[in-house]
Amino acid sequence: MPKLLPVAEAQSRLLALARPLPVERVALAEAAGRWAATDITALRTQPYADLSAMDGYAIRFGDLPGPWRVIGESAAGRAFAGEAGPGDAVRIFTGAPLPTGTDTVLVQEEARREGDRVSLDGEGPAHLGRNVRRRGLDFSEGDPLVRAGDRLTPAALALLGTAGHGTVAVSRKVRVALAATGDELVPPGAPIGEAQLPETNRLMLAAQLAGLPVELIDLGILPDRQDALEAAFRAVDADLLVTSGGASVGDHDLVQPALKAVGATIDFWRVALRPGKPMMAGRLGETLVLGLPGNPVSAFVTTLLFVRPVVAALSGAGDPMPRTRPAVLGEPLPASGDRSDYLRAEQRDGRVFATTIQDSSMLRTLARATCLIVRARGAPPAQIGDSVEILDVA
Ligand SMILES: Nc1nc2c(c(=O)[nH]1)N[C@H]1C(S)=C(S)[C@@H](COP(=O)(O)OP(=O)(O)OC[C@H]3O[C@@H](n4cnc5c(N)ncnc54)[C@H](O)[C@@H]3O)O[C@H]1N2
Ligand code: MOO
Repeated sequence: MPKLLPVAEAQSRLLALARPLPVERVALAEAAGRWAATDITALRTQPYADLSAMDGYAIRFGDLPGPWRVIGESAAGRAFAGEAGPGDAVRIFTGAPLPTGTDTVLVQEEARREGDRVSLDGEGPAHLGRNVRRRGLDFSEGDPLVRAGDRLTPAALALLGTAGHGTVAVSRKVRVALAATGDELVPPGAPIGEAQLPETNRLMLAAQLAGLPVELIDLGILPDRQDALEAAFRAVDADLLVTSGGASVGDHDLVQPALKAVGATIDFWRVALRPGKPMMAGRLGETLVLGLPGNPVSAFVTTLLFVRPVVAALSGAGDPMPRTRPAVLGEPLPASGDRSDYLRAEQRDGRVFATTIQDSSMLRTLARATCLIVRARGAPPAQIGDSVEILDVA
């Protein structure tokens, strides 16, 4: 059997196949979870002027301890038009511009108002400029805010909107065709014979892709017949084709033969990974193809390690790979073998515990897992308290 490809090498070979898709301009509200296609700078300065951070009275710091004469009001969207002189105060609200001649805000909890007179009732502002947000505190026009390849998080979208943008350039959504293969499979909830199995990889994968910029194309459940697979593959119109099942070496594992028959090139097959070894990557014309193993846990893990990163790369992500983070082991682990292990695990009381049985068909333990413990090929046994790398499954 050919040597198994190390996971990191398989991932970088796959990402090398994935060029970002053409760019489109969309409204900010359509851009959540996508990646910026260009560097973006601020079109305006924020705040546009010195603004009050509190409700109270705009004063001159030098006039402390007061009292003051209230000469008007400044509210957000309705600035005070006049100018404040010595001894003058302007009633002011959060977000309102500081009137000319004032430099500090006395919060209303420390002020006593009687008619047009206001006096200090507390300690008062500790320094000049207290409770004032200076013009440009957040950013100034022309400041770089987002770089090409950055994720458009909820906060990044709010930042761009505040910076004067209504739209953003992003790669168009990735059209992902999903196919399950297997004569034994029936849709979940459908009447089922004893030798049949509910088909759940497509719905699990679709849920794992939620939050990514994808348009799913459902190719349904394909039978273990090469002619049927070929017909389905020939008709695919997608950026990415993801199949599950039929990836191994059995007589009914026909995905690769069918792909080859319709002209696909196979870039790699079989990765030093448990679960997920029979994972395959290739290209069918303009369509990237990922053949995932049918075992549900193998399909889940290869989706985390390959499908999601490739969707991110096609979407223009600067950093498409999932990040591991350290955790403290709550029980010993044996040495790992010739494949990297991705062990279903739970975090409890600040420690991480691997599930006892790691069979790649078992969904109950997968559903309980909060993370996967990543164990490199050939890793020595690990002890309680050792630091291990984990990958969040959500
Ligand atoms: N002689 C060998 N046999 C196997 C090897 C090997 O190297 N030599 N590798 C094993 C490994 S590792 C894996 S993983 C599996 C995966 O193989 P396939 O991709 O061909 O998977 P299938 O045989 O199609 O299915 C495996 C299992 O999963 C069930 N299944 C399939 N699709 C779905 C679905 N969409 N939803 C729910 N369940 C699904 C299927 O009924 C099987 O029980 O091969 C090993 N064998
Ligand atoms: O690699 Mo398979 O996915 O071990 O069961």
